[in-house]
Amino acid sequence: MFSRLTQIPKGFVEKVESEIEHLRPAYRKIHDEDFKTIDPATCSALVLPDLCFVGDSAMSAHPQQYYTPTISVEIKVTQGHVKHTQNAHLLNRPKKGFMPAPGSLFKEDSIKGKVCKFCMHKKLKEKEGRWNNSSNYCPLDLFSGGSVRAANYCPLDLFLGDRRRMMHALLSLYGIPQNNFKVFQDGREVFSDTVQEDLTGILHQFFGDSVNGFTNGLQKQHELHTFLDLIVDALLSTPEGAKPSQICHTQSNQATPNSCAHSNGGSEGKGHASSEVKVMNRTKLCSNFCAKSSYPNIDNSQNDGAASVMLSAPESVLGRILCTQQLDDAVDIDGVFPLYQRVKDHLKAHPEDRCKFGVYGPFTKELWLDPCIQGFDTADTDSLEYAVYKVKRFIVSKTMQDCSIMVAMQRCPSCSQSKTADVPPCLTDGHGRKFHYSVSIIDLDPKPFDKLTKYNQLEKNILQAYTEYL
Ligand SMILES: O=P(O)(O)O[C@@H]1[C@@H](OP(=O)(O)O)[C@H](OP(=O)(O)O)[C@H](O)[C@H](OP(=O)(O)O)[C@H]1OP(=O)(O)O
Ligand SMILES: Nc1ncnc2c1ncn2[C@@H]1O[C@H](COP(=O)(O)OP(=O)(O)OP(=O)(O)O)[C@@H](O)[C@H]1O
Repeated sequence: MFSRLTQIPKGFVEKVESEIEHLRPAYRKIHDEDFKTIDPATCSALVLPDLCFVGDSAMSAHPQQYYTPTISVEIKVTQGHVKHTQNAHLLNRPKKGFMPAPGSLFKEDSIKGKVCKFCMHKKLKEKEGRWNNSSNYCPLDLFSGGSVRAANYCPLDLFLGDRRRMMHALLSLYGIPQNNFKVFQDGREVFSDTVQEDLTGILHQFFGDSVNGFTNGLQKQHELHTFLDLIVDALLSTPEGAKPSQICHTQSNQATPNSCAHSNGGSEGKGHASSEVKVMNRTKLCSNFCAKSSYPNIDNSQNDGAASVMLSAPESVLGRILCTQQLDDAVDIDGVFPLYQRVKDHLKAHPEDRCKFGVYGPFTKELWLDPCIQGFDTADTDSLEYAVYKVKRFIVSKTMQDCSIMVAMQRCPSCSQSKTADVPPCLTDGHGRKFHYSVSIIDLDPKPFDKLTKYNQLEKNILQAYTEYL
């Protein structure tokens, strides 16, 4: 799918702003500060494919395919891991530059090592009255992976195997979608926090036929589970021809072999003197256990992240998102914030270095992608370059913690079995029915460099709200 840059006429931005005014959520209108409005001086825009559909009608050789009934789902997955407590000790403490009040860091570390950011943040949002109902969703359930599916779907054995936890996450989102879950029918929003049409009825229409003799309520429940099961498949699928992830995770001051879990095009193993070493097993940086997950019977005895998508489907869209989220190298905002302040102070004194470091953009391969792929090849972790490197990786990680996944699917016409270049791939449900599908990641805009100040304050507020709740 392609996007293209186009010029926009004068007055276009104002027209768009007024036309979408009534669609904007109320809370956005209150907190519309900082980076939210479109600059009226904007003179160009990106034309994107509508990802609520499978394929791009403008580019497709089979445009009729674009118009067959399509259901799409948007999931804002958020942060899919918990940092291991021992990493927090190793990485955060030496960089803080001060000793915390006795006992307090231990408490913070211990909370952060057990409860995921999303579940902690819930408490702050409850305190601030952002949502009426508290969500049961825990992103770690969704990122828990698992690739075994039942050959013949049955509601009774639906919850067999590793996929159960992912299904639990999706069912939780269906129960209380908040801003994490939206469903579209032919591009129209039909189910979300604010729009609550009868999703099971819509799915019934979408599936069209009864394949199991169920009727009424049971049939609808069955279709909902079939649908969510297909979403799990899509999230765990690996894009055809996908190259292995090139991201390299690093960790400070640990005697780990200087090699990368994934090939990164030959840069590994150069043997540079470095206290920043690439991590052999990237899953060790984090855990996929959250003490606040509502999923029953999570086995914490094997708490090493081994059940996560990183192992079961590392090249899937979910695996790649998790991998990119871990670019923060297990350093939380409290580890990165002093580095940000150093860079900020330096740029204040030397504004001429803004271009060189590129923390405010441009978002070029050299300035942004390369630092994510490469390790830091110097022993000097006190250097400004190291601080810039760490801050950039953290910022990219934050973008991936806020992105959404769009999954679109439509029934394959029985004739379309051919595998040609512009025919989208297929998923097969437990009854052998085939569905064309696409999986895309949206909302990947870079987080502003100065947003680290907000992250630092937010982290404190989250911890305070969570500690008050305990
Ligand atoms: O700060 P958070 O964790 O509340 O995340 C913000 C999101 O809030 P959420 O927690 O999903 O309700 C927030 O989502 P909403 O506006 O609340 O729907 C935005 O996505 C925000 O990113 P940006 O400022 O638009 O680039 C998000 O900001 P980032 O933290 O991702 O920069
Ligand atoms: N290519 C696309 N196709 C279909 N829908 C899209 C596409 N891009 C964005 N959307 C829809 O528009 C919404 C807003 O887009 P996006 O998240 O990129 O904007 P944003 O201003 O960064 O919003 P937020 O602050 O929620 O992150 C998305 O949540 C999604 O529903």
